[in-house]
Amino acid sequence: MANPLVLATGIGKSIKKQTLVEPIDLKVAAGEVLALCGGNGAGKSTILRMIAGILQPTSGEIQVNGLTWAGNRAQFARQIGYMPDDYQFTQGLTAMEALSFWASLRGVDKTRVLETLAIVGLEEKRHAKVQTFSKGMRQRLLFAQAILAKPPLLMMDEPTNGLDPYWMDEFVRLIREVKREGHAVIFSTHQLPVAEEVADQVIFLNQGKKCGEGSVEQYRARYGDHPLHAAFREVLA
Ligand SMILES: Nc1ncnc2c1ncn2[C@@H]1O[C@H](COP(=O)(O)OP(=O)(O)OP(=O)(O)O)[C@@H](O)[C@H]1O
Repeated sequence: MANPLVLATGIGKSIKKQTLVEPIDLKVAAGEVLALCGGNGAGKSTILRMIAGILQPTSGEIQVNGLTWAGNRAQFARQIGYMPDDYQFTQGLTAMEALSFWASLRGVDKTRVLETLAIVGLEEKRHAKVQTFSKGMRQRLLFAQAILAKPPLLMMDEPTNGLDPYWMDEFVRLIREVKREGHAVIFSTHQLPVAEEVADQVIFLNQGKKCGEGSVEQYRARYGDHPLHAAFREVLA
């Protein structure tokens, strides 16, 4: 990969004497999708948070578009749209107010706010309070927040959690569109068929260690049908 958009070298995280993630290398090019898979507590969210600049690694270095978090935090943050897995919305805000708040932080105009709400099918619900939303609707709003400023790198923690089959398909379609537009995507998922549909690279993690890596085609050549499910069973056995 000549000039990867994301270049993480030896990033690891320990808290006190506990190793959450052992040093790991990652490279993702523009227009490429990386899926992080693995069981509960494998280290997926920790890796996403480190790359997003939310959690400081205890080892290694991360560059996104040639920038480092330490070098220029504001510019670094502008490269990334991040969808967390556990966001608590402010009580009382409508979808429009929540998204407008994020838009103001990122210098995004109202037209784009409305466009993004339409992309995630929440345009008609824009004046409804987020606290009345279902899990899937909140996920869609968080997805809207992440793509709002069209960042070069889209990072998502379990983005399809709670989505119904229609929105699961839409998610796949939207990621393919984001990819076609030349953005890079990193996401974690337990939904292996989703990773199979959209990912170029899939990394399996177990107890903070990389234990499998390759393209979906490589997994398919090795495992046949439902390759990621088969790989999951093997690498985590
Ligand atoms: N703030 C923290 N302090 C101590 N340990 C933590 C902290 N956050 C996460 N961990 C531990 O780090 C490990 C990796 O957690 P992480 O949330 O990254 O896993 P994950 O792969 O995203 O899991 P899941 O699929 O369950 O969401 C786990 O053992 C977890 O208990």
